[in-house]
Amino acid sequence: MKIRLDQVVKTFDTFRAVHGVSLDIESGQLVALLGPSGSGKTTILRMVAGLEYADGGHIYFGDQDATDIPVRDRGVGFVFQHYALFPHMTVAENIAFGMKVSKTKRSKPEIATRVDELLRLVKLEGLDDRFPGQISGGQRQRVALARALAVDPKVLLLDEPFGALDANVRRDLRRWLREIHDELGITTLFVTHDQEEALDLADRVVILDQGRIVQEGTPAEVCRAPNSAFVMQFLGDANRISATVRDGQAYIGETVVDAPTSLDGPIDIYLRPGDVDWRPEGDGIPATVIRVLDRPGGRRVLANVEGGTALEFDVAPEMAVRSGQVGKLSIKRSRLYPA
Ligand SMILES: Nc1ncnc2c1ncn2[C@@H]1O[C@H](COP(=O)(O)OP(=O)(O)OP(=O)(O)O)[C@@H](O)[C@H]1O
Repeated sequence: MKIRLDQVVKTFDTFRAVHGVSLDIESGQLVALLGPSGSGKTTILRMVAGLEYADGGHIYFGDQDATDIPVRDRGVGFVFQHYALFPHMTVAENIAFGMKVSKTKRSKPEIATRVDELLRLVKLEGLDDRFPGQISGGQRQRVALARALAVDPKVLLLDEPFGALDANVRRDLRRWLREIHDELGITTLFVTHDQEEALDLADRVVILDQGRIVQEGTPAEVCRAPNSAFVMQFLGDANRISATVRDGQAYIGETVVDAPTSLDGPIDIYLRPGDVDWRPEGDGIPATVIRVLDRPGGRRVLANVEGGTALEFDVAPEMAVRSGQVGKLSIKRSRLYPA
């Protein structure tokens, strides 16, 4: 089921939370709404669900204007971070709940068969008699997904479903959700403020700021070509160096580097940790090492460049670097934005 938002607006009292958002979600795609707290992600999701009215614009499910379709007739399944399971129902009863109250009547054996299928799908066979208090947080969210899938939704809406779980469990559930999505192909809208989660999971990422879409594209597109300093910074791991461009050359303190840009005057140079080369001596931007951080994937160095800007960059794990050392940085890749 394709979903289309056309100039959707939402105002709470006098505060406009969503400013004319237009978005196409193709049938079968998994799209992540990504943005900082308060950027309007949940409000957009709630309008798609029918839990909140749009004050302006239209939301289409396929060719049908969904504006006046009530929640229970929209064919959407939800999983929310705090959309708790019913504590006094077993796992199996929780999953069966939606089928029992649905307009589509199913016999008891039909419901039992479907519950078994879903338990297999979410890899929780054998836990059907447990109560939510007797399973882990990650397992509870898998039950919540099974419950959402039980009524064969045309659209799946997930609001920070793994938000309360620890990093390793989140990573596992992310992979698992992607596998389930690939198997079922349900159009899915996923809200998160976690960049890595959005980039790992989604076919397309929609980045929001203050109720507006600021960029959308595949994970590769938004990572390789962030269209603003905001997106560059929000996607994470961005270092910023202030510079001044004159005649195609950037002046960083006393150092001059080539700056192939049409910009002139004060600019910010943005770099990711893999975008610079470090050498103990030679040409380049002088930098003083403040700390060396050893991580499972390699070494990260925190250094100060001229003018006092702190910068983080990666070096090979075997590279000899120590605090206080002065070396030179050369820029391999960067993005330049007006300051
Ligand atoms: N019912 C409401 N009444 C008044 N203001 C609201 C209401 N719901 C949301 N808002 C405001 O609308 C803005 C967008 O909120 P929303 O929950 O959509 O953001 P979000 O991007 O999902 O944030 P978070 O990541 O913190 O959940 C916020 O400034 C919020 O305070």
